[in-house]
Amino acid sequence: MTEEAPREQQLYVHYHDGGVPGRRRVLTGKAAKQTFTALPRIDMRRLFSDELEDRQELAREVGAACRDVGFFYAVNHGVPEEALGDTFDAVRRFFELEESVKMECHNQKSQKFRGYEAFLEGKLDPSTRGDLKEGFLMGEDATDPEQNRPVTPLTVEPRNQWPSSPEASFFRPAIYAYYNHMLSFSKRMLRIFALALDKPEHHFDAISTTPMTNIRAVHYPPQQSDADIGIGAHTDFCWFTLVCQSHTAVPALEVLNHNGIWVPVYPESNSFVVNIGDFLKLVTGGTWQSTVHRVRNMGGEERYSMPFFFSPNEDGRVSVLEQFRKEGETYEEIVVGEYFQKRLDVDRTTHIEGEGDGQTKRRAYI
Ligand SMILES: O=C(O)CCC(=O)C(=O)O
Ligand SMILES: [Fe+2]
Repeated sequence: MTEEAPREQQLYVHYHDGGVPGRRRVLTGKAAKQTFTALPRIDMRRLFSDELEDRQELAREVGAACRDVGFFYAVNHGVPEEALGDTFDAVRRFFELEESVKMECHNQKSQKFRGYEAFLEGKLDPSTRGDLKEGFLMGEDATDPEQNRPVTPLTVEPRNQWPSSPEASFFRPAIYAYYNHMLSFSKRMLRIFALALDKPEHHFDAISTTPMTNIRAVHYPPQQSDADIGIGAHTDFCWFTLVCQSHTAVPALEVLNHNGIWVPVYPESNSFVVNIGDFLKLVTGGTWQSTVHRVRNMGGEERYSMPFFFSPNEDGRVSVLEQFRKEGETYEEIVVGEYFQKRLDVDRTTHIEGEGDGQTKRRAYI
């Protein structure tokens, strides 16, 4: 009996879900449930087919993956391999710039948390010294002419922060080239999700006309210690995320299955990792998984990734779809932008509100 407490603690995996701490019991032996031990791999060629039947067949595979895993590999996605390679090159070059150049656009100067995040500033897992990563976040911004978005009272203020040094001038066009590819892929993908939910293909289009979108370019240096974490365990707050990851021999991205076991996501060149975010979980009443994931970069190589987060319109309202409602229950509508800002605020406050001295952090992480 006296041993119970410490043992119990070891038997749970802790994470951030919907911005609040959660935990999952580790189940082994007879207690273990039937759950995934690898990610499904889905051929996306049918996304571009003119035949509805092909798209429906794809939707059935996608729907099963969303229900059982919440993650899958998308192969043959149609985005040219060189375009992805060029973006990785630009991202690598950006992170190699002097700290002072990157700090010009430090995210603590931004209401929407856009721009550069230095090493150890993120801290999703409070038991660590902070995320062993540096990142750059951009997103929807009607004042960036590249986006061609309508300026409304809600969107009149600039949101993105770009580095201003001439040495970094290659970065913005490279990120926008990638952004455009990912945005058009995502709009098609959303229709497949609608089909997978037995809705007409265009069901979600009306609340995704001016979607909230983010790219987070991330650099994870190799970890020296198992006590560190690249990004702490969390779920994503979006419709869905597309992750392009650089090739490392040892997988770094890990996905939590129902038994509380971390399943490695092996890098596969020219594929996206697709994962369900909170809004698709919400509209399906939790039938689809917004699966917990984290990054540990233990293989001794530098790692880069470029998640693209695709969300509904900021003023869109989402609620549980009719077919997932239970009789007698009441269901609220949530305003997408409000939920999003709440999650962002949690991220902001879990970031070390330091003096913004990236130099010290960089020295400190080694
Ligand atoms: O780097 C990755 O593979 C995933 C990053 C991630 O989970 C995130 O930025 O939300
Ligand atoms: Fe994530």
